[in-house]
Amino acid sequence: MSGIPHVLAVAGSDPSGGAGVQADIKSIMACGGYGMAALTALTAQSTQGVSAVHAPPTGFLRQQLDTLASDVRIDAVKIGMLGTAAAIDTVSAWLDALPERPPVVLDPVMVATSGDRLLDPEAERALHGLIARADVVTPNLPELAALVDEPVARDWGVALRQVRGLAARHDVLVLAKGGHLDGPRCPDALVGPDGPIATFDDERIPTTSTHGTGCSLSSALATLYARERDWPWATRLARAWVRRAIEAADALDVGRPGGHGPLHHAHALWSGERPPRRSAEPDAWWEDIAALRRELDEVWFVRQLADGSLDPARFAAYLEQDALYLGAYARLLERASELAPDSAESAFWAEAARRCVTEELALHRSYLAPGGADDGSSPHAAAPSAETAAYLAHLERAAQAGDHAVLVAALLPCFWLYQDLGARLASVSREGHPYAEWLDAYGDPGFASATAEAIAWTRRAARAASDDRVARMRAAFETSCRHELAFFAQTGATTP
Ligand SMILES: Nc1ncnc2c1ncn2[C@@H]1O[C@H](COP(=O)(O)OP(=O)(O)OP(=O)(O)O)[C@@H](O)[C@H]1O
Ligand SMILES: Cc1ncc(CO)c(N)n1
Repeated sequence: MSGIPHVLAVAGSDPSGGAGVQADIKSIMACGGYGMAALTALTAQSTQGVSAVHAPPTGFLRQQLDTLASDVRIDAVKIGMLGTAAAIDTVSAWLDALPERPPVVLDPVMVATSGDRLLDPEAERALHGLIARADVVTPNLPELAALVDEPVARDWGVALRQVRGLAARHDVLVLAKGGHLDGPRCPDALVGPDGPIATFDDERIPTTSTHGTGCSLSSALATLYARERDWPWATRLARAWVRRAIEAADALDVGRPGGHGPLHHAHALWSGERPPRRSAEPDAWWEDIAALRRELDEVWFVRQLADGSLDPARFAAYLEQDALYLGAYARLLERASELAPDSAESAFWAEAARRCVTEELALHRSYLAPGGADDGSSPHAAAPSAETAAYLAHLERAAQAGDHAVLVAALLPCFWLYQDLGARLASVSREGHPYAEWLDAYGDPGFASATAEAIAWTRRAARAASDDRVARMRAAFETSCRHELAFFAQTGATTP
């Protein structure tokens, strides 16, 4: 599918706008899709609860679906409140009659956040027939319990077992949601018949504004799957988007106290972000350079550095080049600080530049001139190698283009690859290790938190960037990663 996905919600109406098709359309739009809705039921509902439900005849539901499908390409379907067994059977029959079935996300709505029932008890059995036609099912814990005919899971381990049973029974993916757990965490897991394929664990957001979280999440998931064609990534993007809509929810101030307010569906859009995209996530760039990271681990220099067998002369040759590199890198961090869009980010890159000189460069000098006075003079006379010069030229070009987003993406691998290496080498025995100080510097929790922050600023820039700009960011990131690899490899290639 190219272009804007057409996403159909088959669900009930919530006039308060927090759940049902109102939430679906808002979520689909915020996630980059064109939203459509066929109504299964009307509710009289507010943030305080549901006072009545009115269902049109199922023949009319079928007519809505047929009329739509005869005209519009449907790239994904989200199914929410169905209300009765007859409506469930109608939707199943319609799906079976389609020449080609689009991806289907089924949110098996049984009970509203307020506790009101939204599905006839006798219809629960009929739901199994529809689950078997879905690609992903997104029950909350009480719905999951009803579907597997067991008590509601009170701990996550039990929930995961129940979910796996449901996934295996119908050969579908099930997204287990921890919204109804007690305690400070809010885990979710995407589980197939063979077990979890993606797990998520975040802090619970302290708010009562959770009306329609399930509707919003499942619509976001359908839309993002239509765009990305990858369930774990679509889930990840949808969750991240929903979480931020929950965080911003209280600002909407909808409804009297004591109820459950809606999420802020437009929050990310109004903050200047584009709809969620895998391509705009630094974690995706990192995932995509997995082969390069494996190659880096195999570099002879890195292996000998890790086990301490590295010839000190070779280490010194590396440090000389790295000291040259870091001097220039610190100036480029300052440039990122100048270009940053606000003072909080500007302060971060300025501090990173300072630490690059006072900590990293100082460490290099202490190795190169042990006991020598640190008078700021360069302890080395080396000229930049071809590898050092090429890496710096790449970074300088990014700086000269004056595009903040591309520059920070280019600067990121120098944090991330070292932090990752440092964290993985943290367990190496330091006893008599000649390079213990070097290993400690990059395994340090302070360096890890600086790296996390550098990733977060880069992510913020990417989420707001156009597709073209994201592509330039990603290319700059990957090129820097290749230069990092060449930089480590250079010392092993020549005799010092
Ligand atoms: N307080 C919270 N903090 C963070 N995440 C939450 C919170 N409440 C719900 N979520 C998340 O929202 C999503 C929906 O989960 P939940 O279990 O609430 O679904 P639901 O009960 O079907 O929703 P609803 O009936 O309100 O539409 C999940 O990703 C869940 O982890
Ligand atoms: C119409 C409708 N669908 C779903 C839910 C579940 O939150 C709700 N409260 N209302």
